[in-house]
Amino acid sequence: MARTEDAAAEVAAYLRKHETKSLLRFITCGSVDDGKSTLIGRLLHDSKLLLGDQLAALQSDSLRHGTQNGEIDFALLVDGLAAEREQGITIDVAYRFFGTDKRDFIVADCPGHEQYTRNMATGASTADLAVVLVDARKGLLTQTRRHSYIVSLFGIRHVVLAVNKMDLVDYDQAVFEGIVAGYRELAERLGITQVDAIPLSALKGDNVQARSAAMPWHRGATLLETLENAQISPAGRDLGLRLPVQWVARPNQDFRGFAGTVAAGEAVPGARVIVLPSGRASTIERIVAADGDLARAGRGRAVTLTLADEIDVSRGDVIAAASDAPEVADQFAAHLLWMGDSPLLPGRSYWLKSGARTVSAQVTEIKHKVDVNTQERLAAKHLDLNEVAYCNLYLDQPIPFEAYADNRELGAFVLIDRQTDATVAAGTIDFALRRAGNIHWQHVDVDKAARSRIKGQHPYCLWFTGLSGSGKSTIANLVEKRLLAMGHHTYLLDGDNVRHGLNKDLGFTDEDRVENIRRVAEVAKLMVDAGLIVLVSFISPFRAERRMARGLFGEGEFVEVFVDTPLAVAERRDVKGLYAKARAGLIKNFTGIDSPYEAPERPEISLDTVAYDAETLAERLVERLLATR
Ligand SMILES: Nc1ncnc2c1ncn2[C@@H]1O[C@H](COP(=O)(O)OS(=O)(=O)O)[C@@H](OP(=O)(O)O)[C@H]1O
Ligand SMILES: Nc1ncnc2c1ncn2[C@@H]1O[C@H](COP(=O)(O)OP(=O)(O)O)[C@@H](O)[C@H]1O
Repeated sequence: MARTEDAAAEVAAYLRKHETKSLLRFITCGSVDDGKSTLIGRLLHDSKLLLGDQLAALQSDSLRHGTQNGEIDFALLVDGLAAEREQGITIDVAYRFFGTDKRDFIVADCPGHEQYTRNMATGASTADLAVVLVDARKGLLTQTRRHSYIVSLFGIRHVVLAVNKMDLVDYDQAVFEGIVAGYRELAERLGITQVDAIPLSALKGDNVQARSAAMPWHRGATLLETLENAQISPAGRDLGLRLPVQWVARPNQDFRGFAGTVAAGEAVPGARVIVLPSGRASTIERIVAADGDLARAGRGRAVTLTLADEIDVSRGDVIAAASDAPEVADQFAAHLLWMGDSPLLPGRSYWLKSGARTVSAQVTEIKHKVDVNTQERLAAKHLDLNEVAYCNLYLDQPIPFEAYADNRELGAFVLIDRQTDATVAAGTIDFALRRAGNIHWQHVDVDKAARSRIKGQHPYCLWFTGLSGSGKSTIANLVEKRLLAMGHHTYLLDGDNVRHGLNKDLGFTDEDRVENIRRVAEVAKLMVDAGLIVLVSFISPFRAERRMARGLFGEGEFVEVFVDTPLAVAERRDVKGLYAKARAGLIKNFTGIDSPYEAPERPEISLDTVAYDAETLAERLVERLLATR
């Protein structure tokens, strides 16, 4: 532990000393066993910044565990650091720091396994270039193509193609040239404008820092020279100030400051700013930093601003130059990298996090997905793990944004699963869809309250969910009859019926069911707005969509009724003979058989159809409804 803390202090001291040097951020990507750990270890070693005691430890470890006959095993260095993280030590080993006399480097090391695509997206979004590692014996692999695609998706235009393990192909120039030719073709299709190809052996040290005597035919630079001389990508278009507010600092009554890191442009006291999305204007009063007030603060600087006016600013807002502010919109075209274990389903609601702001979002349309091997555009109804696509997104409220090409901070977002809280996608905004600004709510004079009053009732939605044959339709039908007999105005929306009309274009795949429920929920909402008591009787197998439906209604207006019938019972009833067909394989995606049913966790009402008959359940349900409203 002490060793790591010393090391951290040493790194920090080094970085302070070298503050004047330029800093290149890059990522390394490659498949498992391409030799990435060895290469990074070698870079750290050859750049002489490997901290003294780590080197000693490495030497003795290599003798004990190394696979390299007593030579230093650089893979042990990187893997050793990873082991330290597992022990809960705080150094962020995903990012490594090293430097030469010319330049400092931060390398994001992205593991090659597919499940680490998530880390890659994060690493790529802040990198100036990517080192793509290829094993000379294997050539370009699917992983190489996938990683290169992600690299280009996250705006990297400069790739260093490191063809490793040249020692294992007898330093053969033809092997190298063949791989490079293939890669250049790929790069061109991906819009990667610069490719520097280097034949090397990370293990032997050929062309990493020292030129290789074994490959005199390579006239280009070594890897380290290439990294030292690479141009650092500009921050995109020249932009005015953007400060995404991370938190509002209120230490006492007299001070209210807005803290965050300058994402673009420059903050200067006296400058006119507007706060987005509200659009309220003010002037920067002070720039407060840890070591006193600043006269200006540029990109990357963490500061706290105070404004001249008492205006509303919250976490997630963006303080921007009044003369050049980002747009605000709620519909976007964006590239998406899906990282969820369960598929992306259009219409399903996810959290979208952009900077410090979190809003609710749906993918309204997958325009196309991309085959990462061929760059071919394919039609898609859903996205599986690691697929990439171009999509339209709809947010429940407008956010300030910028095209990713112009500003990585305000153009990037992630999607988060609302149930599991897992990050399921990384995205980059392309542009706003104008439709958002063009559709306005039509103001109407007759409203829900007026419509309900004339019907003498409080409208609401009774949402029945359960397996096919559980008894939804039977019970909903009995309940509607009772309510009608009591003088209520009702309407029953039944899955079987709605699927003959409004939803006749939909089948039973997961994505079609999501759309089925989205539409019926919207219809139910309109009917409640019309003042009706609406009974919805759909299997509605997914929690996410039932939650979405609930979100459309006001407090107390959504009553979830779980028609709780075990599969075995529903199957025994088999009113329509569908279970028999499903078991015989004649119907695909049948709920409970080969398509999931996610039972409600906290329904307002649960009906046990095994213990009670339909009449009893309907009667009790109506009693409950009358008692609670
Ligand atoms: N594959 C498959 N899975 C489930 N159900 C199937 C399927 N194919 C046809 N059916 C019939 O369609 C009715 C269910 O439609 P829903 O609109 O309620 O389904 S869902 O909410 O979209 O899941 C359902 O009606 P109920 O039995 O009234 O529930 C079935 O009769
Ligand atoms: N306790 C009960 N509640 C509801 N239905 C029941 C019950 N016991 C038996 N059934 C029978 O089960 C079948 C349920 O079918 P249905 O109402 O169409 O289900 P769903 O709409 O959920 O597919 C009907 O034939 C109904 O008579």
